[in-house]
Amino acid sequence: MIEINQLRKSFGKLDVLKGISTTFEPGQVISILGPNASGKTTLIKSILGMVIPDSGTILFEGKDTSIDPYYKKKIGYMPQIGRYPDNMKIGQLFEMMKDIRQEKAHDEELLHQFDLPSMFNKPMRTLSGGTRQKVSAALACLFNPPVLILDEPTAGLDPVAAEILKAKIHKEKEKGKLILLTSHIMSEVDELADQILYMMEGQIKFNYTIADLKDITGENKLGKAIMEYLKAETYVESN
Ligand SMILES: Nc1ncnc2c1ncn2[C@@H]1O[C@H](COP(=O)(O)OP(=O)(O)OP(=O)(O)O)[C@@H](O)[C@H]1O
Repeated sequence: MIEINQLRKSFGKLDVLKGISTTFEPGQVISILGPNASGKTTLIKSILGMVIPDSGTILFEGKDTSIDPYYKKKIGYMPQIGRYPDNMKIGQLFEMMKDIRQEKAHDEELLHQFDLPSMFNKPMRTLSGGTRQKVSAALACLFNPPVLILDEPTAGLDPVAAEILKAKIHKEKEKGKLILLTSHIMSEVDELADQILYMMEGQIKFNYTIADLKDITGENKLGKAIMEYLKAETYVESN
């Protein structure tokens, strides 16, 4: 569904993506993990067309994304921190999105589960961080896109809202959507994802299913399994 070939990106002298190649298929939930500054957001933003790579290609359903930008309609993106016009009310924001897309909303489930219509008159600048996250999540799902990209989706959400969003992610996966997510909460990754793409210094360090990773390392906890795998790799590299 998404095919990335030899993607490279530098900011000045800093090589942030050093030749990333991978594919993502429908029905997969892939968690992009790695240390701070390893290039995760730059990879996600490249897929979204928000960062222009120096070289390499990204194909969406076989088409080069640099030539055909319409693929963006098929991706719902929930950023880590949603930035919206300060004085716009929640209701106006949803209306604006429908106007821009010239489309009706196809999926208002989260909108209602998060009780957002009761807050439609609130300006964005007055919202708490968690409510902003709820707006971002509801917007990402609004047009029922086949791909969801979720950057730290539950960060800042209260426990009930976090469970609602996790249930939604499960449901969308079952429908056959491709879901890419980042999270620093390993239990959450374990619960939601079936595959880990682990980045380090702009390269893919490993790309395994969680089941395989646990199998290889003999560790049942995902955080420990990742640590054990990286330790073993370092040992092999230094010997
Ligand atoms: N627009 C930019 N201009 C200059 N440098 C940038 C830009 N965007 C990212 N970088 C640098 O690229 C490197 C990778 O950043 P990126 O945000 O992709 O990392 P990340 O893996 O998402 O990190 P984190 O886990 O901290 O969110 C960092 O050193 C960052 O400072």
